[in-house]
Amino acid sequence: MRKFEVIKAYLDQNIQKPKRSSKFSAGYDIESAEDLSIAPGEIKKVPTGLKVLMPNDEVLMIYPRSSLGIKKGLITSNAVGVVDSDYYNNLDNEGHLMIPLYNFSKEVVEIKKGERVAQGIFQKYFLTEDDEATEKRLGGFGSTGQ
Ligand SMILES: O=c1ccn([C@H]2C[C@H](O)[C@@H](COP(=O)(O)OP(=O)(O)OP(=O)(O)O)O2)c(=O)[nH]1
Repeated sequence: MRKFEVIKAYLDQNIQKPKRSSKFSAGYDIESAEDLSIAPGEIKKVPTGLKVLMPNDEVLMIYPRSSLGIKKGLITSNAVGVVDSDYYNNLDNEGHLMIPLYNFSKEVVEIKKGERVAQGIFQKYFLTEDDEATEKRLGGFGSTGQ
């Protein structure tokens, strides 16, 4: 099972599920769920209104779209986002996917609801032979406001 779902608070907000732009595109383009502006030098977490369900041996990597840095003067402030399968439905924020963007330009940059800001790529990951992790995730990145 692998799918994007709209989180409860955004169910009536006409959120579009991420789509790939062509048959062999690797990335699912992810849209902003809100209009917002980012001041020069500011970092803002862009809400997506989405959560992602995937098998436990997979991870969703979130990369910037190429146009973000070239046309808009924005980069993902964490470089690449790592979305763990146990982030889904966490008790803090339901697994809300957030895209942290940094405005490295000298002007205020506007993001419109529905604008594609990043792309998510599903991957498998591997464990070391002596791995003993058993903790349960409670929340994580994006769980505290903007
Ligand atoms: O761009 C991102 C990166 C992460 N996350 C969510 C999903 C991920 O599962 C969670 C925790 O991310 P990460 O493990 O990178 O953060 P951390 O700072 O290491 O916190 P933790 O101790 O919760 O692992 O935050 C996002 O929504 N967007």
